Amino acid sequence: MSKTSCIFVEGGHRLSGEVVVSGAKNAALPALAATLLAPGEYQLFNVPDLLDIKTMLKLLSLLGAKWHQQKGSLVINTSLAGKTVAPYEIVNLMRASVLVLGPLVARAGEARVARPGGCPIGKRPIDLHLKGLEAMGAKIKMEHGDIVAKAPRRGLSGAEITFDFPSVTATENLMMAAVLARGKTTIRNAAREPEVVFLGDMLVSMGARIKGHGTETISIEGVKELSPTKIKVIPDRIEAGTYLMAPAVTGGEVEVKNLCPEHLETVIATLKEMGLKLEVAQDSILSRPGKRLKPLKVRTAPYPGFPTDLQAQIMAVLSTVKGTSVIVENIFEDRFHHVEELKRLGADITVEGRVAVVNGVKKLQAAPVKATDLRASASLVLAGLGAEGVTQISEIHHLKRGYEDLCKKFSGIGAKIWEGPCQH
Ligand SMILES: CC(=O)N[C@H]1[C@@H](OP(=O)(O)OP(=O)(O)OC[C@H]2O[C@@H](n3ccc(=O)[nH]c3=O)[C@H](O)[C@@H]2O)O[C@H](CO)[C@@H](O)[C@@H]1O
Ligand SMILES: C=C(OP(=O)(O)O)C(=O)O
Repeated sequence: MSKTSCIFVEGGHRLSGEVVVSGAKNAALPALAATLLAPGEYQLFNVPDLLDIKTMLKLLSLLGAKWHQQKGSLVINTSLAGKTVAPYEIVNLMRASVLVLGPLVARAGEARVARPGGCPIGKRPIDLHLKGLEAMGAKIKMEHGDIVAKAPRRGLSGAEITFDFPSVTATENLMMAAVLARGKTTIRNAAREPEVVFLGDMLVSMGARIKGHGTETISIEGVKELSPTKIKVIPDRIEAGTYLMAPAVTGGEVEVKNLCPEHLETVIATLKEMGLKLEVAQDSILSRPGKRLKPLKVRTAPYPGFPTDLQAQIMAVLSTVKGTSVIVENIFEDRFHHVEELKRLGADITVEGRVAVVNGVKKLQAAPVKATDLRASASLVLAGLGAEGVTQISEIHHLKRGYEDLCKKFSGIGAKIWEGPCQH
């Protein structure tokens, strides 16, 4: 379907059944970038079928890699991936494309990468990525908006790096640069997200010497070369969280399968506090509302805090929970674009700076709304599931960046949701 497709959601249907969570976008993307670190054939399992993955594969192809699907897995061959220019047309589509910078400088000694795009949720500078590479000896300049990076003749060398904020992709980029650098790199105040741990595990399986991924201090002893690997992408904790919240809006009972409960501890605690009954098993969670839902105070924070990538969705849920909820967005300075759209559905929300105050209303009413970014799209779907009438959501290309088969998965548990030509 083209960009003029919309998603339509008819509210008021109870959900019941099972949803299987896909592989994590934010784990699969760095894994794809990491294939540039050593020539050869990689096999990645559980890669979600998403627009962002297609974009990253396009970028890898431009850099000389080849790929094909093989029995549900993705096989990537980087034997001929010798190019080092990542052009604006691709990089501008997605934040994670900046993740080719570290591997290219580490392996090829140079890279020209356009400034990355991604969800419009704040300024999203990349100073931490660049300062870290400079500390490893790279010379960096900006040319016509592109980052041009060059390693010294003898390659990058290990460095002491301390972040003033635990940036996820900066941690990933610098881990990938450091695995082939001479000597030891220490990254302090590193991000601890499960996707960072997954990338660390992948790099270790390629022969990298990394310790401490998943803690605030990551130590990396550079090695001369790495070799390709086979790896299974971890489940998408943000997709899982989105489906776990849905019964709070619709009633009913949904079993969310193929997830990793340890990655969702704060989310589980928050949803339980709101009054969802969650039965947690080894790799699935059964979610249903208790007698009464309660308003919440939610503060987003780096992992293991409440994820910013679920802030919009919990706001949609809280918009019909009786009482006053407060949501504080601590990661991105401009991640409340969904508020105006939720208000179009009748939500009562006021925003001041990084704080949103949500006064729960009895019911939302359907209206045409616009998805402003990826997670905003999911919040509008959740809101639409509880609204009276048929909600039309436009600009759904955002949603396709990060939710595999969303309409099919929600339809499978009883929602009335479909994609079709926009009507307004
Ligand atoms: C592809 C991917 O994995 N995207 C995720 C990643 O984005 P991303 O890695 O872009 O997010 P960061 O963790 O880098 O950003 C966190 C904060 O640090 C700031 N910052 C970041 C880098 C930098 O060099 N300088 C700087 O100031 C950002 O502006 C932001 O305010 O983590 C975010 C926070 O969990 C998630 O919302 C995104 O879904
Ligand atoms: C913000 C997100 O993605 P990106 O970092 O790719 O913009 C997201 O996954 O919610």
